Amino acid sequence: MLDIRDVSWSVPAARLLDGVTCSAPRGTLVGLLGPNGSGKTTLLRVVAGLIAPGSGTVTVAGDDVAGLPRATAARRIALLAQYAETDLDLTALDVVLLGRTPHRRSRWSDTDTDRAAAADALDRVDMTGYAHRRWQTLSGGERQRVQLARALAQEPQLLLLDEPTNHLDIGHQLQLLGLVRRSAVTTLAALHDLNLAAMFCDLVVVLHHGRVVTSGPPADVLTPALLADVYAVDADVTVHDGRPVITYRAPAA
Ligand SMILES: Nc1ncnc2c1ncn2[C@@H]1O[C@H](COP(=O)(O)OP(=O)(O)OP(=O)(O)O)[C@@H](O)[C@H]1O
Repeated sequence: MLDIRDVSWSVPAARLLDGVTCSAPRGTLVGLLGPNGSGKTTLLRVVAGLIAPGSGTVTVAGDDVAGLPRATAARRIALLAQYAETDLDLTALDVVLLGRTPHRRSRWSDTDTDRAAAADALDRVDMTGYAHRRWQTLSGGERQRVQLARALAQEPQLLLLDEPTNHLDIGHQLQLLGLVRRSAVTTLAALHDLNLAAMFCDLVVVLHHGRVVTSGPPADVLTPALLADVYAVDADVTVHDGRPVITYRAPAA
């Protein structure tokens, strides 16, 4: 469904993505892993069509993202950015309704379908009671859930999430990733918490210095050797319900 083929992207001083190839079959949740600065956000921005790859291709449902009209790309792909903010005086419901913009014929009026999709999305992230709260009064975790509702209300074919569990307590982290996994939407999610990735992802892709080091099912990828090589951490990995569970060891003083 999502196919990333040999994608590179550079700034004058550095190559930030270097021959990245990976894919997300329809309906899967794929975790994009890697240390700080490894290129996760840059890759999500390329896949979203916000920056054009220097070389290589990204296709979604067979169409090259770089060639899609902006309006079509906006309907098909939703990006939940790492720091999704707004200075506008909006309610939570207004923010979620922004997700409906690519579907609207008229720019100014919401249809019953738009309002139903927004209400459903708020319900799915457990934020129905906050619909009329001003954005600026929401906590970090509440904003994160409203932004996910905006992305869900967009009803995209492809959902891109940049560290979606940032700011969330453990209950809402589990709820959010469970919700994403149960949804039929193909999802590529940059994640730092490797145990959450192991629990919820169908596949993981590990980036390091802009390159794919390895990819596959979490149990195949998240080995002590990989954690030592890529994250420079010492860890034990056991298996619970067929999923790896990582226990980190404190670095020697
Ligand atoms: N426009 C740019 N010009 C120069 N360097 C950039 C630019 N954009 C990103 N970088 C650098 O590219 C590298 C990859 O950045 P990116 O944000 O993609 O990493 P990341 O894996 O998402 O990191 P994190 O886990 O810290 O969010 C970083 O070292 C970053 O400083």
